[in-house]
Amino acid sequence: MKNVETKVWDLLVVGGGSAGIVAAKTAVKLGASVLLAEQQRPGGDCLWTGCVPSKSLLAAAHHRAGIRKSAALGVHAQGVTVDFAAVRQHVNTAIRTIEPVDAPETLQAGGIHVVKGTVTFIGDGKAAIGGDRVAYRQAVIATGASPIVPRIPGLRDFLTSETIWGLTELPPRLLVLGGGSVGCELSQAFARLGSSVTLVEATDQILPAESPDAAAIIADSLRQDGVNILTGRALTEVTEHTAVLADRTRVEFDQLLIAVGRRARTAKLGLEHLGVAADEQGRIVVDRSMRTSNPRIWAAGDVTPLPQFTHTAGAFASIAASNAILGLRRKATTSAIPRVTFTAPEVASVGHTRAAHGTRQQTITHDHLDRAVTDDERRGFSRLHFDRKGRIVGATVVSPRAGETIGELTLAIRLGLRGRDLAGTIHPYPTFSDGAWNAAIADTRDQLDARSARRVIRGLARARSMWLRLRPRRH
Ligand SMILES: Cc1cc2nc3c(=O)[nH]c(=O)nc-3n(C[C@H](O)[C@H](O)[C@H](O)COP(=O)(O)OP(=O)(O)OC[C@H]3O[C@@H](n4cnc5c(N)ncnc54)[C@H](O)[C@@H]3O)c2cc1C
Ligand SMILES: NC(=O)c1ccc[n+]([C@@H]2O[C@H](COP(=O)([O-])OP(=O)(O)OC[C@H]3O[C@@H](n4cnc5c(N)ncnc54)[C@H](O)[C@@H]3O)[C@@H](O)[C@H]2O)c1
Repeated sequence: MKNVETKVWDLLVVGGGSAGIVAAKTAVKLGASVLLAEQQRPGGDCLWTGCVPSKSLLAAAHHRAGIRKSAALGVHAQGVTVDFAAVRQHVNTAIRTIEPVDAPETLQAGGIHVVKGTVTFIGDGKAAIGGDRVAYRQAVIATGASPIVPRIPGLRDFLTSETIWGLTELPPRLLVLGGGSVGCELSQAFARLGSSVTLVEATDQILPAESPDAAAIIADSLRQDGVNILTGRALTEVTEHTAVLADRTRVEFDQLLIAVGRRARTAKLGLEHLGVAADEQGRIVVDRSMRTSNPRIWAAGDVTPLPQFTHTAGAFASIAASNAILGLRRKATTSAIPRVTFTAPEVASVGHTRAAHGTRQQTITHDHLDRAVTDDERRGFSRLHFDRKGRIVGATVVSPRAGETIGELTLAIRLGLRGRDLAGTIHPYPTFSDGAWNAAIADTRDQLDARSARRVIRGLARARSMWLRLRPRRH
């Protein structure tokens, strides 16, 4: 650690997850000396316990469900079994395949100085990493977030998204608390692999951030997989293998997964030595340039109040690092942040997705979308929201691989494209992205119809008034 202690680093990056790695890479490319400190292993939640393992598990689960469903398409498979050890092997292989990109040696080879240790700020420009002291000119805080564990009497043995990957056997009965992205994705994955799953959600719908009709399709799909969904319920007590809900429903389980959101990791960072403000939930407050209340300290990723995704962590970390090193005030765009829940079907949204004054929407249900028909995947829809000027301001797509469609709609929103721009762009046939294209075409036609109707009405009114003026009066 000696060379770490003797120099003043241009940028100290705290945390080696999606945000920290991108911040460090960006700053090094701009010629800065960068020290990246990670307390565990670079890669963060996304690689080790989040996106990569969950999507790998879902891939296995979707294959199993596909085989079950294939009989409806005339393909019969017999003797289908799930080898959970082999499923875990697949999950680990995916992690190990991606891991080298984030490995310390790779980052070091890219010019980033990587150290293992927990950072605590001890003063402005000074931090402790384990027993060592480092000096820095600026810092990016990218320490992420950890699962929230609610206070429930008797709650002792439970899993979170951080520990569930250690399961060596498929739990016969899995109780999942929380129906957000983690709860829905993992409920479906385990149900499809063979667990009997109960999902308890406190609000009246699963995926409360999504529109009710989108959430209802996902709820139906989960139910078809055998998930018992209990909404609007609170968990009041847990005994060894029984959960008691507020309405006295009792749910027996072998494993309990807590998935009720995530809390920023700021508790022992020493923010008080920096004058960095955090909100009431402990998240570091940043302005749109990702600067904290201390002008030499920046933050990005799950530790901030911005949406908790890998793509936002990386994009905003890049803004933080380039602003820090170049003295710029590049601003993050938050109006077009896509999100995808990778259930089957997927639900993908971006921008303003609630009906609002001055906006209109156009929905194409997939029951007659040709690709949905050929694939027998007709439960879904594509919805676009438009502002008064016809610009696309929001979208929701529910379909297989909806996450692939949402990219172009995100671009449309970011560039301020109108429905007619999308309508005039030829899309390949037959695809699920035809749904959004057809929604744009339908809206363009409606607008034309409305405009032609207005023109006809105005013409009729003008003709009538002219006729009245010219016509001799009869007395
Ligand atoms: C089950 C699950 C599935 C998910 N799926 C998706 C998905 O499909 N798509 C998507 O976009 N997002 C997904 N997410 C969210 C995504 O994983 C996070 O938004 C993303 O990892 C946040 O990156 P980050 O760099 O902010 O934080 P992290 O990845 O949490 O990285 C923070 C790092 O900082 C380190 N650290 C913390 N404190 C200190 C300290 N004091 N000193 C040194 N190091 C420290 C931690 O060890 C950690 O490695 C998922 C999350 C979960 C839980
Ligand atoms: N596909 C993805 O991009 C993906 C997947 C997983 C996670 N993530 C990210 O990780 C973050 C955390 O995910 P999450 O699902 O843990 O959180 P979340 O905030 O998305 O959902 C938590 C859910 O738990 C419910 N809840 C809260 N307290 C409860 C209680 N006591 N009992 C029952 N239900 C309760 C909430 O109403 C909510 O529906 C998300 O914000 C998301 O950004 C993203």
